[in-house]
Amino acid sequence: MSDTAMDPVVRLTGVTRSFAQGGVTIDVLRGVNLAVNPGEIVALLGASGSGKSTMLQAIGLLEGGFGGRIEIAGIDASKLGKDQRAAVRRDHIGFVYQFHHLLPDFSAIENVVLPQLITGKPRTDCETRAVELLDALGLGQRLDHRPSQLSGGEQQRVAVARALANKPHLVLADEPTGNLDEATADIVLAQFLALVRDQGSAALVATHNERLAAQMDRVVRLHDGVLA
Ligand SMILES: Nc1ncnc2c1ncn2[C@@H]1O[C@H](COP(=O)(O)OP(=O)(O)OP(=O)(O)O)[C@@H](O)[C@H]1O
Repeated sequence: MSDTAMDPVVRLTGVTRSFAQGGVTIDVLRGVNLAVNPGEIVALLGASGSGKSTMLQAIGLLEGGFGGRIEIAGIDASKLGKDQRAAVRRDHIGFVYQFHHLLPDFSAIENVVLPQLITGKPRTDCETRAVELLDALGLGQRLDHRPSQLSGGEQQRVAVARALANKPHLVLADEPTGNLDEATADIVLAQFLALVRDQGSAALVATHNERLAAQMDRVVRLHDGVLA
């Protein structure tokens, strides 16, 4: 599967994506090249509509329709079927979105335990890991709260814990603090980056915010369908 232990976590080669809408075709990605190394945290900047979310969807193997080559941890995703793509996602990738997408009927701790259970880990280990993460994010007193009983910043912290729960090689974050006020966004981003660095994951973080981007290891910019 993987050639060497030092394969990039993500390698995109000439990735394209077009959308046909109302008789008009928009070429959103026109040949994107990118390599993200293990443990590297990369900010993805670009104007609204430039294709940042589309690029994260490509890397997250969530949808088809992409041209070019997408490799995750040395695995060529274009050769994989739906179930195998899901397995790569489960084994390698964690996601954080602008809106938390937590399961509303489950508590904070349950939301962080569930993605771990899917990997077959014993429940007590999953719970220990969830408590450790939620504690580190300052939510040790909120373990049994459901999302509706948490503030926006707290909900987003639970989403961060959920994304990191399985210690993924790669975290994909799409405007992870985009719906938070500036002060809360700064705190949540700092906690997110510290945890990602601590566990040695790589991350690709889409943002509009140059100031937040400057805190990451490298900045890439999406413009006219290619990265600069
Ligand atoms: N399913 C779709 N069908 C048609 N067009 C789409 C679809 N998804 C995205 N697009 C178009 O692709 C372009 C890029 O969208 P995308 O959401 O990737 O941009 P973005 O950089 O993430 O924007 P923002 O920063 O505003 O979230 C937009 O012009 C959008 O209208």
